[in-house]
Amino acid sequence: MSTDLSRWRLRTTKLGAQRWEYIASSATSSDPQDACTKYLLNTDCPRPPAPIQPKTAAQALLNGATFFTSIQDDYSGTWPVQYKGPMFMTIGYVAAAYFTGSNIPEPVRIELIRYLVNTANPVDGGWGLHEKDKTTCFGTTMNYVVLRLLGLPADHPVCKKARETLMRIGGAIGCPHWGKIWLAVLNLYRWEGVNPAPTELFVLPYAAPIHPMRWWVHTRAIYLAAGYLATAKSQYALTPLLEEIRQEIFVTSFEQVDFASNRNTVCEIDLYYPHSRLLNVLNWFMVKYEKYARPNWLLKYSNKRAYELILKDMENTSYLSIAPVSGAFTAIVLYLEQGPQGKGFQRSFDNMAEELFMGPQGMAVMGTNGSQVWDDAFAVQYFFAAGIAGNPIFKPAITRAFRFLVRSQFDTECSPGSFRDPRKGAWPFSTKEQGYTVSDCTAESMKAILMVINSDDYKELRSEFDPQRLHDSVDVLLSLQNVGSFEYGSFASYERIKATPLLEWINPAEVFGNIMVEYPYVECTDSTVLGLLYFSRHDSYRKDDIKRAVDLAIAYIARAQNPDGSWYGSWGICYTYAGMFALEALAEVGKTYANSEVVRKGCDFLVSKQLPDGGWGETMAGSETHKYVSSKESMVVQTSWSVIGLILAKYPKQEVIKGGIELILSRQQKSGEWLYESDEGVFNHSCAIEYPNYRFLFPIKAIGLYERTYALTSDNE
Ligand SMILES: CC(C)=CCC[C@@H](C)[C@H]1CC[C@@]2(C)C3=C(CC[C@]12C)[C@@]1(C)CC[C@H](O)C(C)(C)[C@@H]1CC3
Repeated sequence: MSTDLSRWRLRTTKLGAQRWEYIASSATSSDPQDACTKYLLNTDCPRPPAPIQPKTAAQALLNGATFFTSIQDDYSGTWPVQYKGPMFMTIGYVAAAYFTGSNIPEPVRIELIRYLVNTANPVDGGWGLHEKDKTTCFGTTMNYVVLRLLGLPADHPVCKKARETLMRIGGAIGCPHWGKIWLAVLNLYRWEGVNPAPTELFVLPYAAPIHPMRWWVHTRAIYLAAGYLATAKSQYALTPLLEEIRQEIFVTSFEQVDFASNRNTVCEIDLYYPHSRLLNVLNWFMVKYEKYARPNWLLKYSNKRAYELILKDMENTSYLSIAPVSGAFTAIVLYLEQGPQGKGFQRSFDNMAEELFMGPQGMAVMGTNGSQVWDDAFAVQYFFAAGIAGNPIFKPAITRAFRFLVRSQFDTECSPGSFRDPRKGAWPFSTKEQGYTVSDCTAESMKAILMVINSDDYKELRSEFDPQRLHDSVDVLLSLQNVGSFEYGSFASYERIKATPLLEWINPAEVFGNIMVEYPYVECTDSTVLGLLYFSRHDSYRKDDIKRAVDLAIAYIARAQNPDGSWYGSWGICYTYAGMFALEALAEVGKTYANSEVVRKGCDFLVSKQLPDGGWGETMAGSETHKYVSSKESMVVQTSWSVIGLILAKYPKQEVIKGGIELILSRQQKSGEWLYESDEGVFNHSCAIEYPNYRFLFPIKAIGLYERTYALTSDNE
């Protein structure tokens, strides 16, 4: 079952929002599919042989860059991609639609099913936490329920196979907290079997060290809306379909399940972050409190407070929410509060369409509403780093990307009382409308814009951006540095660290580690150093503050290095990613292989991992186990990361670097493109996520730097 791929169109806005539309067959000739869409669907993307047969690295670079610019979405100036991997997002969209009686368009329904059918484990028919994961209870239960709600019959072979596996691993009772919440909301589980998520936490004074508004922004947003539902014990009315599903997902009949005594049951395959004793004790008390002591007025009062905070978050994120999990819970809360005609509810549900993305395997709900700003900031910078930004054939694409970044800078503050820090001047990861500052996205965007407006090749664009606007960016970046008692000098992801990591003791999610508070991230720290230093070369604003911040950050980067010379990467897989960023930041302050012990160790570590084929490759197992795990064969993206780090660190042995470059060139297709090889990204140590633009961005930078450093044109065939 599939739709006609030639009828899909990707509609974008100037602010980078992406929506897929299925047009009438009669409209296809007057509204042809563009190259970007064809590439994304892997249909008949025009792949003419590249203009030049690459004999040299310089020519390979031009071919790669030509292909990459040909798949830009010209209208928005972004490179849309199916930012997929996590397998626990689709349940949100489908459950929200079911709960609120909202329509899922037929082509979307078909393609959501097709994606799940295509990603089911070929052996046991289940799904994991992410697309390539082993089968887990969470993944299998959620996606089984999705398929059933989307109309696949229980006796369909895909459902049958998944159900058999689910039974073998103990049934839906082993779902982690979020899974239990989704099931309970759908009336497939009883609330007494779900650990509490009390909204009373949100009425505590902010001074309380465990106040949720001190938590990591994602966990806060998820528990704000999911907490509302858990506190109100909201549940959809039983339907005949739900009655059927109830009987399909447990090893006994639904009536025989002892929910109350299985609150803490988590399938052992799923369990990544077990409860602390403290959390179990707190949960025990909370259950008693909810049952016997919670006054009804307090329940109403704290949920009212939660709703107020949700409304503020909706205002700050143009009704998108920070990411799909919180977005789906939020849409249900808005429906309960406002009813089906509620404008807020309708807007939030409608916006979930921005998270749906088509690809060759079908439609996935992505990790966020895209990676637009992040990818554009890299694209602009790396064309400069590679020395090809001034080439007239690339100028239109770089100009469009620059303009997108200019449009995407925050120019308003969040609604007062939403516990959000100043954001004016900062940039998000995906779109301006999503509204959340990210430290490294701000720094990388700032650097990209400065490169353009300081380039003689782009003189005509100077008037489009007043560099004064970067003063706000610098203010935000400086305010993000952790200078309190936690992790001195480092930068975290969205905010500075606002509460102790001891809060991890009450992490209720079971499948993710390090989600309760912000943590120091070496990559975020590196990017911020790069952005701030680049800025202070062009502008004297807060020069001393920047100098101090950079010194502290550099000291943090050195401290964060492991004894073997590596750095653990939290957002890319894994040590090669963090190594590249750290070495670049250190190089930026003049630390190289020749003069710095830290850099020397960092390089030697990377070099020790080079594979016989000349490149590098790492797998997700490294992110999970915190040990370097090499893939058998090298991969283009990790090879590029290592090569970039080594070149910038001025690693003395050119043959090592040349080996990496040759690997990258050998994987380039005739068209100039590089193909998908493996997951590039990760989050919370356990979930892999794809960054499809990385296989263009980093090779372009690596080859370009190589060319510029060694100034070879014909020697490196
Ligand atoms: C476990 C939870 C809360 C699941 C929801 C998924 C989100 C938390 C993930 C999906 C994409 C994600 C990995 C992302 C990030 C944070 C967590 C996200 C949003 C950030 C912004 C953190 C900072 C990083 O340097 C970088 C910019 C690369 C990433 C981008 C994607």
